[in-house]
Amino acid sequence: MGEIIKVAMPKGRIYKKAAELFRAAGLQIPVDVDESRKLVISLPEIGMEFIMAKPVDVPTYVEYGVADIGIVGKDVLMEENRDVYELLDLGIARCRMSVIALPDWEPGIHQRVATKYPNVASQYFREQGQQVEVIKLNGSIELAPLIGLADRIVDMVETGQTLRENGLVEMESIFEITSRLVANRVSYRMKNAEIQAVCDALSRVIQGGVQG
Ligand SMILES: Nc1ncnc2c1ncn2[C@@H]1O[C@H](COP(=O)(O)OP(=O)(O)OP(=O)(O)O)[C@@H](O)[C@H]1O
Ligand SMILES: O=P(O)(O)OC[C@H]1O[C@H](OP(=O)(O)OP(=O)(O)O)[C@H](O)[C@@H]1O
Repeated sequence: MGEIIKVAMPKGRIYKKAAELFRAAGLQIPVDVDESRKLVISLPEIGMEFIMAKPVDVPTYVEYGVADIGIVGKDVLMEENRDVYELLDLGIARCRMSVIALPDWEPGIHQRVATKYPNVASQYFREQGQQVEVIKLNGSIELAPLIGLADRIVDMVETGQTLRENGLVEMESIFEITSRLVANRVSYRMKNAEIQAVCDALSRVIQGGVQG
């Protein structure tokens, strides 16, 4: 048996889809892991240890090497800008990063944009040559234009339901988001056979079309 791989697994909406993908790839995660509140889960039967992380922290654990690999949304990778190796597009948790506003939005003199992704938003508006004040929020971003905190927001859109129910419109899409498999650069060399085996197994499932 090879070395144990430490995996930073995002809690929340990505976990279920990632676990489904792992199982389809023959990595049998026991079902009780899905409901567990345990944060470090040893899975010797598949040669792994899961570190149950807040999604935004996954690239940090992987960059510092306390996790060898991790699963994380492209949105978080773009925002956090950590030094990790992006190995595979898993095709799960698909959505897009967009600029959103009220339907009657018009560019004003002092424009404010609320978002959970201040780096992504700042870079986008800089590239567009638009001067805006970016305000960081941590959730329920759609509230900002409704209650007058900001003119526009930068946030994720999946089905569009949140926008519809709040009378907002998507003005432009900035980039597509899916979850990615990432690796620590040193781990990728030191545990190459083990990491590559996981990557290949997941890759075969993805090519076979088991996505969500
Ligand atoms: N509506 C959505 N549809 C599809 N994928 C999404 C959607 N919202 C978020 N995601 C993806 O799932 C990832 C994690 O989102 P999730 O809502 O589970 O975490 P979070 O809001 O960052 O964490 P927490 O709820 O712990 O604060 C995001 O980084 C993104 O890649
Ligand atoms: O297009 P939809 O299918 O409606 O999905 C988009 C919504 O999903 C995410 O929010 P999340 O559920 O993570 O809640 P949050 O407000 O706490 O970020 C995102 O921030 C949008 O609000």
